[in-house]
Amino acid sequence: MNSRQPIPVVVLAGFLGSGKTTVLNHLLASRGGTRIGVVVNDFGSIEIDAMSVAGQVGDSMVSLGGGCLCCAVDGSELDAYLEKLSAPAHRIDVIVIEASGLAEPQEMIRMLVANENPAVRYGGMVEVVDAAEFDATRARHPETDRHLAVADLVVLNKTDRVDAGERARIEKELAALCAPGTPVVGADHGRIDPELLFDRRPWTETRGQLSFEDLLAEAGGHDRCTHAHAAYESTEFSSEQALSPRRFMDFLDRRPAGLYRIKGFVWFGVPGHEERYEIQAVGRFLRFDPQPWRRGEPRLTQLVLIGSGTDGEGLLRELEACREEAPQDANPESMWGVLRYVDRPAEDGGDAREPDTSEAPPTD
Ligand SMILES: Nc1nc2c(ncn2[C@@H]2O[C@H](COP(=O)(O)OP(=O)(O)OP(=O)(O)O)[C@@H](O)[C@H]2O)c(=O)[nH]1
Repeated sequence: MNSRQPIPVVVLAGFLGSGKTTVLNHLLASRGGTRIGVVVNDFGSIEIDAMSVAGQVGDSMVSLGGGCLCCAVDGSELDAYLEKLSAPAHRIDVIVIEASGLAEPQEMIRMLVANENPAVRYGGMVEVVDAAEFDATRARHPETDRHLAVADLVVLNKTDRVDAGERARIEKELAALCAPGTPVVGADHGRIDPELLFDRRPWTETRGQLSFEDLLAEAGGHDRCTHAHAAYESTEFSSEQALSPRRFMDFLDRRPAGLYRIKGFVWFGVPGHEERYEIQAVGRFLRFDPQPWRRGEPRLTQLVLIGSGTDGEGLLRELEACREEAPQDANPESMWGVLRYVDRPAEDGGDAREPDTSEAPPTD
């Protein structure tokens, strides 16, 4: 018989680009001796989030690529993954499910509460909130308020992007939207105290408002695929050919307002800039992060673009037009437009600042 305590399963939720993967990576980096099992629920079939979660290899991570977990017909796929992760041989202490940015966390919580596997138990829901996009997210996605109401802990992320007054205003609004007593922790780049998740402090125990009955009642009438992500389209682009940095920056400069989220990796192949450029766009925010390719990794561009009212085929045509046949002949200066959105190393060893976008981009 397994004498181990059931492993808590924590749901990490939050709107597109709020910082869930960043929080998860921070937890993995500062987990000490704790063993974390990870379930990543990518929205697109290109598993960008799975690729972005650092240091997880082998059996401690599974990815539910290509779909929204809350739309699974039943929880059997999730149950199978939880069973795999909770196998005693993995000695996992806590499982974190990173919900896709468009998932309905209530449905996931319902599946976890209903899970009959004695090796796991529901361990609470953490809602990550983007401080800089707080009003825009609530306006676009009114469900956010409902998610906040069932959160056990709120991470107010990207506090570096708002001033003290704005932060205080958001905290006041959060206090009104969340259940009384819900802790709201501010974070810069997802740096929360892992103790909030890893020990078995009372907040991880399901509070009264999260009884199974409540959740069932709430899920009743949940019409699959009519919730948030049905109103959004996800477009995927993949290219073995390099992209011209100038044409790609031009594409980004002109991106429509409804194209809310872009993530993935870009291969420019320009001399001196042969790295893999991770791209992150959230609203008008844009960032590139050059990283070495992994050993044997094919040089590819892989992008997931999520928006509402966007013309997927038109976006694909525009991206195809960014392809570059001879990147090795390109002038390294053509990368300047991209490099303006790369973080500079911080002087004090802390975080880099926002890219300086005040100067005009170099022209062709
Ligand atoms: N300035 C700033 N940027 C942040 C912070 N946290 C995350 N980011 C950036 O925000 C972007 C999105 O972060 P992710 O962690 O990928 O967000 P996510 O919620 O996992 O995104 P989806 O999976 O698309 O829903 C990335 O460029 C991060 O580097 C923060 O505290 N401050």
